[in-house]
Amino acid sequence: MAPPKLVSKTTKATSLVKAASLTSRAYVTFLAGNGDYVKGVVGLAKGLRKVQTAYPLVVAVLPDVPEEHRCMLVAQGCIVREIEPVYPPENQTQFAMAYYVINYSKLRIWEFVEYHKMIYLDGDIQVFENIDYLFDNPNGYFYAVKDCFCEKTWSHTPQYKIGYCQQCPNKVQWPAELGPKPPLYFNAGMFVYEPSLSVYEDLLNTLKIIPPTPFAEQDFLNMFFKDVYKPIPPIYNLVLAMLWRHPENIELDKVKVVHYCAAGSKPWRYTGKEENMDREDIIMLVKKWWDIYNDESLDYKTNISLIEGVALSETSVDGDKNNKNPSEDKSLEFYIMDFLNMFFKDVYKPIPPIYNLVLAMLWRHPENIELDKVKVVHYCAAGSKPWRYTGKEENMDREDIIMLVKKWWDIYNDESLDYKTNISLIEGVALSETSVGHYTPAPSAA
Ligand SMILES: O=c1ccn([C@@H]2O[C@H](COP(=O)(O)OP(=O)(O)O)[C@@H](O)[C@H]2O)c(=O)[nH]1
Ligand SMILES: OC[C@H]1O[C@H](O[C@@H]2[C@@H](O)[C@H](O)[C@@H](O)[C@H](O)[C@@H]2O)[C@H](O)[C@@H](O)[C@H]1O
Repeated sequence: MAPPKLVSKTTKATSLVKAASLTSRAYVTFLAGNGDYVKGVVGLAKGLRKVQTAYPLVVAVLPDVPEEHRCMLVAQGCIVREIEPVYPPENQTQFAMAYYVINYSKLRIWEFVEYHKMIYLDGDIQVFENIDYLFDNPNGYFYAVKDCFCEKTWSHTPQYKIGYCQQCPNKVQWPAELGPKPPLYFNAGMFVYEPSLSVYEDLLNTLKIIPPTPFAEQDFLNMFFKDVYKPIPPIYNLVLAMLWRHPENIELDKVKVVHYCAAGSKPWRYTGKEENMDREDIIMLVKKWWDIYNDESLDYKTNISLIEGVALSETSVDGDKNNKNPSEDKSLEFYIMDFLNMFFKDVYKPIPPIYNLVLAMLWRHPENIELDKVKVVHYCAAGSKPWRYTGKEENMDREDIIMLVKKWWDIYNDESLDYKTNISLIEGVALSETSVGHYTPAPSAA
């Protein structure tokens, strides 16, 4: 998983970032409150590391998530992004099950437009096999697993009352007198989606005109994306109730993603006392979760020190026989570069120096450089950092160096390139694009 970073509070992204990252991908989860769900997210981060995902885990945290929990997540290699809560229309929240109202805040993840594609996973989900290939699903659709209507949590719905479930649509036929059969309905604990500012504005504008319903944002997302929803197999989000409600639909040894959403199944709170929690398969799945959570070799810092360790051992083997401490000889940066070169040596593909002009090339190998064709300049030569430039160090008085430093300052001082200038530009465009009228309410499952 990618290294951690604490992103500033702003959740808006600039068009430059979006344009620059059209292929960037990440997993994302949602964390609210100062309770024990943070354990779920730590477990998820370690599970994704265990399956060697190529992508980072972004955690969208509400303001009430304490600093201590945020630090735990950064220490596990997560990218922590603070979001503002999303509430449905004033004094209408009583229509949603109170416990779920906070989940409307999940809608903020459509604003993460620095990523082109994301896979959302609830904090009570664990990934036991790599599912990175789901990012390659064709764009323009909303991929998620069908939910089940058979648990008591659905007792308010006509489906539950007549015993109808989309998991076994032929068992109880949908009666004509209830109108059209409800459209396929997904569980919102896992989905593959594409962040978009215009969809984000549409979601929030539509939420203002739609009264909340029992399953809160899950119902809302089902209504909003009903025309582009593409069901994917339950191996990607095993809603645990499927094990006793529709065992014929599940081959447990093929399941890649488990969703601990059944009452009493949260591993970090598990007692085994609730209904169905004494089942052998549940006991096994809870143990599988704990095996990952307790595996210190999956901790992020362990992985980093492994990298440092390998870099160090490579260096001492390569010639520094007296094993000097790296801080005495070279910065950690060089050791990590050495490590990366060692790690990727069989798959390294050189690209031309126009994509990373190491400044020393200008005086060491001028025959290899056509400066007017260079696209990317790396100010790594001693004394060349533009924001510290004095021109006194060796080679720093060269005409080409003076020109490149000036080019850097021209961009840095150009206020038209400032973020706030860009975002007001985007908001102007996004709001003009937003068409609130396209939403048509569908018969909700709930
Ligand atoms: O107090 C809470 C409740 C929910 N969540 C987040 O919201 C998701 C959905 O809530 P929950 O898991 O309770 O719904 P379920 O999947 O169990 O129906 C959780 O997985 C967490 O990611 C949270 O962080 N804190
Ligand atoms: O806010 C509504 C929630 O609706 C869903 O949870 C439900 C659903 O799974 C039902 O099928 C179960 O019966 C129920 O226990 C469970 O809570 C999502 O998993 C969760 O992320 C969130 O969207």
